[in-house]
Amino acid sequence: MRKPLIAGNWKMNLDGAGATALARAISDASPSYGKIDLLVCPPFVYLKTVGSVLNGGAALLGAQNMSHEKSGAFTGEISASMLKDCGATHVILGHSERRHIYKETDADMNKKTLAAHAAGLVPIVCVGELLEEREAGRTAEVIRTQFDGSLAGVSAELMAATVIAYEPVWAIGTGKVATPQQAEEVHADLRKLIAERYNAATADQVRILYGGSVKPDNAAELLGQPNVDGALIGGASLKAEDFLAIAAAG
Ligand SMILES: O=C[C@H](O)COP(=O)(O)O
Repeated sequence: MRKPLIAGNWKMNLDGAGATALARAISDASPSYGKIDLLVCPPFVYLKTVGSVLNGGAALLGAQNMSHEKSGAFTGEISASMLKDCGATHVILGHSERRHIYKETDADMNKKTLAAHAAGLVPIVCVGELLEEREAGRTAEVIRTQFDGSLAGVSAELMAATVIAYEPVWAIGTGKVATPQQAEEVHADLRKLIAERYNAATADQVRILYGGSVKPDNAAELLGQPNVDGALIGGASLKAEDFLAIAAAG
């Protein structure tokens, strides 16, 4: 039985006071959500502050990106060990904003995924198709290519601990949510792919999150799909009330 994971990606939002207040509101409420894992992913500079508010409580701490390099002359980059040092347990990798704005590739994702696992961080590997790819009937092909490229060389044991986030690019920040059937179709195909590449037991353990315009009013139906194991939430994770309402639907 997979435990649902409800993750908030705060992206490049909030200031120190806002991050602290949001973390406090989530932390105060989170003991009531013991049947799910809650995760918040603030900007790098607020990791320690948010972590100290969460204080090892019911919400976990994650980052939004990392370098695959261990250390050295990489100006502006952050390593996996630095994230761990700040208390992070998870890291989002390959978000479509990284792929499309910063031109990160599946090969980059692969290096980062392997580096995250080597450091003991749980990678949340994002995949998702563009609208034109969906309209051309290429969704499954695009997702499978991203999966294979991003996860090459990951052992079955580490695959079981990896989180996949399916985020159709056309649904991110647009208010155009995938229907529960569209989400379930891709999630089921991803689980089938994991069984093909690894085995059924591994596929059964991997948590596959849906992301893209998840809100309190659409969360229950999405999270009710058999292969949807949680959500990666952008905009709605910036309001404690909305984030917690989505968590309650999980
Ligand atoms: O990482 C989160 C996704 O990009 C979804 O963002 P959104 O909930 O604002 O559509």
